[in-house]
Amino acid sequence: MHDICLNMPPMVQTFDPEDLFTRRCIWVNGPVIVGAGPSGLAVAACLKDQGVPFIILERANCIASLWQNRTYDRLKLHLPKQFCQLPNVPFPEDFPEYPTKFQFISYLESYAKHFSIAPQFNETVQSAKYDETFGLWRIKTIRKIKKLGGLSSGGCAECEVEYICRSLVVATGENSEKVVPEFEGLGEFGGHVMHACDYKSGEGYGGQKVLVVGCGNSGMEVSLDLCNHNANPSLVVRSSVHVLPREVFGKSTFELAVTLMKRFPLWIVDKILLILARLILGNVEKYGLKRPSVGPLELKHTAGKTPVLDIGALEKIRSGKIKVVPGIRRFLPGKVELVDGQVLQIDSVVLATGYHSNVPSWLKEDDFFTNDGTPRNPFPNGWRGKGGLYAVGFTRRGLSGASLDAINVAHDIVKSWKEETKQKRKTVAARHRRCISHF
Ligand SMILES: Cc1cc2nc3c(=O)[nH]c(=O)nc-3n(C[C@H](O)[C@H](O)[C@H](O)COP(=O)(O)OP(=O)(O)OC[C@H]3O[C@@H](n4cnc5c(N)ncnc54)[C@H](O)[C@@H]3O)c2cc1C
Ligand SMILES: NC(=O)C1=CN([C@@H]2O[C@H](COP(=O)(O)OP(=O)(O)OC[C@H]3O[C@@H](n4cnc5c(N)ncnc54)[C@H](OP(=O)(O)O)[C@@H]3O)[C@@H](O)[C@H]2O)C=CC1
Ligand SMILES: O=C(O)C(=O)Cc1c[nH]c2ccccc12
Repeated sequence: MHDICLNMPPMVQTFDPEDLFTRRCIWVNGPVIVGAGPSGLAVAACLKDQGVPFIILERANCIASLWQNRTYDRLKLHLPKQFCQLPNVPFPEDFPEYPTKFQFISYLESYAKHFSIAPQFNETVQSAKYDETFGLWRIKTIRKIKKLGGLSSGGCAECEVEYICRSLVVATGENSEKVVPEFEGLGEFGGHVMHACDYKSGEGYGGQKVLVVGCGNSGMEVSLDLCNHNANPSLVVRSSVHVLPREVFGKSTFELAVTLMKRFPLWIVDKILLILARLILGNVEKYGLKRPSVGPLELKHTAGKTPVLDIGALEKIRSGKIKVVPGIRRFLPGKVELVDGQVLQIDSVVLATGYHSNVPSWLKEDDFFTNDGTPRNPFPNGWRGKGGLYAVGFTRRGLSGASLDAINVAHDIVKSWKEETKQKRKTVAARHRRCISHF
């Protein structure tokens, strides 16, 4: 039998371990937030501020798992810090202009602590469906639990749990799953193959020939890191890419773009960025880095393709330390054949082939989100769906977009929460009056 707990406050923190096995259907007072990355934490903080209860379900065993578990060591924020901080808590003053990933993680840890946000970890949402009859969301998860006997007995058990709530906040991110393309012959290649999300550093790659597939920010920075560890990277550029300097005359290119956007239309800002890039970086096309026909910001906003903000890879490309090569035809044992027919000997492969949203795999809804797992309504209107459904962090505008969403979503939830509780109080008072009149 399912046991339903009514009006439990953020219940998971107060569980008796026995309950993990018995309580399988949980009524949540307030919204369920899926994902404890920056977006989930930001909404949670805004809700805490207003006294609205919630729970966060997170598949990993920590907050900001993308940053903690799936990024390389040399990573720094590539936008200036003022564009990356979450609502209500600025970065510490002594943080540099571009904080390291470790500084960013420590900021997020203190953010969660400051607002007493305690997500329910090791809990993966499998499906979420709106029950029209009752006007409720039913969210099914798989929860990993340490077996009784603790660590000494080793191993984990799993159990299914169902949460029922009035509103659902999707904060699983634009980068929740890695893209791993299929390549002919990769099974027979024989060398080491990994996705960029598992790459930590070039240590141990010294002297190796490494094929880095993909020329987004990940591919560029992994190639640079490999160079710095005396490896020989070849960077696969199968189509086109916008490379911009991270700074223009000492000022952040991103900040400059934001300032220009207040006065000019997007296409003019893109033109200005491209002129500046040409002035500062020269003609990058002669190194095999063909530019897309659409401008850098327009491409980011329409297709989600982020321009590369160069932090040194271009210099290595110019000097020939990073070799730019065209698309892949197939892999052979110890080799790769490229679309232009050349065959390269390689020792290992890093797939810097990007990420995608996983929303379509679990959210049973086809109105608000498209098949690619991003809201159908473009920014700034993609945060609110129907029936208490919300999205945070799908704006194609990085952390600053996530913060804007979080503020909007929390404001909306707080408003309906206050209306609901006022209504409930009235009903309780009316019942109370009726009871008294019976005596
Ligand atoms: C290498 C890299 C560097 C980046 N650098 C920058 C930068 O400098 N500036 C910037 O603005 N943006 C940057 N980004 C973009 C990045 O998406 C944001 O920084 C930020 O992490 C987005 O936060 P989020 O909470 O929306 O998503 P995420 O950080 O991805 O968090 C989503 C969380 O949801 C959890 N989750 C997913 N599916 C489920 C499920 N089914 N059930 C339960 N939990 C689930 C995940 O485990 C994860 O913890 C970078 C991205 C990458 C990959
Ligand atoms: N703070 C920072 O410094 C960093 C930020 N990031 C951010 O993380 C996000 C993800 O970036 P990233 O991981 O670089 O992913 P991207 O999606 O930006 O880039 C993926 C790359 O892989 C290429 N690709 C995909 N499939 C194939 C294939 N079959 N053969 C050859 N090439 C292929 C794509 O080429 P095509 O364009 O032809 O499809 C593209 O160049 C971005 O928003 C980025 O800005 C990432 C790293 C560092
Ligand atoms: O790094 C990312 O993934 C971001 O989304 C940050 C970002 C938002 N808008 C941009 C425009 C140009 C370069 C980076 C970003």
